Amino acid sequence: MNGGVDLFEKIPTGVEGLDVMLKGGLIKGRTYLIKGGPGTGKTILSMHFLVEGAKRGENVVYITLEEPENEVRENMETLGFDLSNVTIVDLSPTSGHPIFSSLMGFESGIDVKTFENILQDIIGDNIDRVVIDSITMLKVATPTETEYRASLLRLMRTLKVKFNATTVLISELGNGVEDYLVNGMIELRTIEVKGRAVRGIKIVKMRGSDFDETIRPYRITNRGIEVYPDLSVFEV
Ligand SMILES: Nc1ncnc2c1ncn2[C@@H]1O[C@H](COP(=O)(O)OP(=O)(O)OP(=O)(O)O)[C@@H](O)[C@H]1O
Repeated sequence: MNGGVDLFEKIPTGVEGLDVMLKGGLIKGRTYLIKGGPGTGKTILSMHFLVEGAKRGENVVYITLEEPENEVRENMETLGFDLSNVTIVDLSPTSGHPIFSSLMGFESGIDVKTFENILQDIIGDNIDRVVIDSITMLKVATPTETEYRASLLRLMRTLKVKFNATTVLISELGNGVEDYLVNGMIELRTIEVKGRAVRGIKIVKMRGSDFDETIRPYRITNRGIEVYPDLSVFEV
């Protein structure tokens, strides 16, 4: 198409090759989904996004609903991530936080009010980047899909309107209503190419922006995720 212009401010993800695929990064203030199988690097990718923000002096928050904070820190620090300016909010089952029992009581689905209060208490009004790892935890605790959809929309709205945050939600593979609600979606997969397992990253959708639609190979090294935007999965 001719004459297309980028109308929105984009922010880098912290993974250079992915930013090439995204034609500059993610649109600021929107909500994105990172989806993938076990061990595909969802947490690592989201941590690149936060550490990049922290380097730029932004307020960044990682909310864990599954792994306890100390494990997240240990795993990420072995990859050389500096988490000193990343706020980690531990809402994992072992944290003893009341939101967890409410969720597991199948009472309220995503408790947006509690989320808001937690974020407000810790950071104030100014949050630039947020990761919620993972929404699968919230989804299974919500009794109906209608409630889940409404709660997720409320949560996204709060994060956007109240905090003007760029949000990354993490989820397991599989289709879900969140696919349709988010502004963009990135999938991490292990694919078989000529009998070999190759890691592939795919941008499934990205509202308001052009993007590379090809599945590109990526690696997880001891420095985190590296995406190869000029290669195809057949070339690695
Ligand atoms: N130093 C390293 N070198 C190479 N690969 C590594 C290294 N550290 C971690 N990994 C890879 O990263 C994976 C874990 O990444 P991460 O925790 O981000 O995955 P995830 O998709 O969030 O997983 P889960 O679904 O289990 O939460 C490991 O399974 C391993 O394959």
